[in-house]
Amino acid sequence: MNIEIIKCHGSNNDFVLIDELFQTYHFSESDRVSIATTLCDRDGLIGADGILFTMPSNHADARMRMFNPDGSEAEMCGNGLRCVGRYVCEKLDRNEIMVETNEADLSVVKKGEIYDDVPAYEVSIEPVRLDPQLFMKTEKKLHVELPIETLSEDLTFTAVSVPNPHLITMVPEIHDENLSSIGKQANEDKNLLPSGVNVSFIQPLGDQKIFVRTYERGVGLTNACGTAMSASSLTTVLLEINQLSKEIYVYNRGGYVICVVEKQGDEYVIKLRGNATYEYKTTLDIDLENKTCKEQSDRVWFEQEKEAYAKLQEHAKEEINLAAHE
Ligand SMILES: N[C@@H](CCC[C@H](N)C(=O)O)C(=O)O
Repeated sequence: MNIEIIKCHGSNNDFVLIDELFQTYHFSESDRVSIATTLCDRDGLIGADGILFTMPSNHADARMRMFNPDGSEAEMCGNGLRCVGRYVCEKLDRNEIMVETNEADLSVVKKGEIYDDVPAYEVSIEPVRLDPQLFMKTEKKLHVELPIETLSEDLTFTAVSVPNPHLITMVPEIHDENLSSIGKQANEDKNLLPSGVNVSFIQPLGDQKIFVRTYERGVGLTNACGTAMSASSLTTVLLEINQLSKEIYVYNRGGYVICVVEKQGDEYVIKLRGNATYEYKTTLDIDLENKTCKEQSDRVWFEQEKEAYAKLQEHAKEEINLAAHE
């Protein structure tokens, strides 16, 4: 089966975008799972944190389905939605579209640049829910900065659904081994978290600035996770570390994004703004039965985008260092 792909990223959370909207592929559900496990494999030809299937919708401009490297499907993907949003905006020659996701139709708006020559896309993160029972076995109606003894003796966690499940923890300093071990344990404990969970550590960096590192369900440690950075921003607002309706700069291993947490009546809505950068495009011949693939054409690289993004990353590193020494 020959498939055209675009390798893209949001904050270096990298994806394979496959167009089922303007192309005529006929994938079965098991094909999508095999495509995800084959193409995301870091020891294989491509390697990625997930697959973005860009599909037709019967009421929105497009539909996004996101599959993790282990073949599981996520309810949402914030960094991925910016990439799908960019792709569809460019195809339709529009600056604003609606994308159907598994639980909501979400807006994507092209909004200036997040850094020199790096166009920004802003996506809505909804529905936002603070009911921990949506994904955790608990009697509690709210789980904000409370312990989960089976995961850690000393840390406290906040449970947020956006609408994929997140556990968020504030720490003075991030240690990957600790995050990884809690992330693994949380995803193995099906009695507590039947559908798994994304686990994030937040390190505060000062006024309206945080650093977030995430152990993603179905992946492991990634450079960044858009829904996790949105849930983390909300957590800092709930804990009165950052302010509502004001930009929060969220730094990560792959760059940074800007989040704004708004309250509309009793509901929270989060806006997530960041890059949607293309790395290259190519055509693959995929053998789904044997889970192998071959490249059918030369890669077409988006060199200028790569160079502009490298400068954003340098800038992010300087900002993190500055904040650490303030
Ligand atoms: N990296 C994504 C989230 C991808 C899904 C996640 N691993 C899950 O299973 O919930 C993002 O940018 O939000």
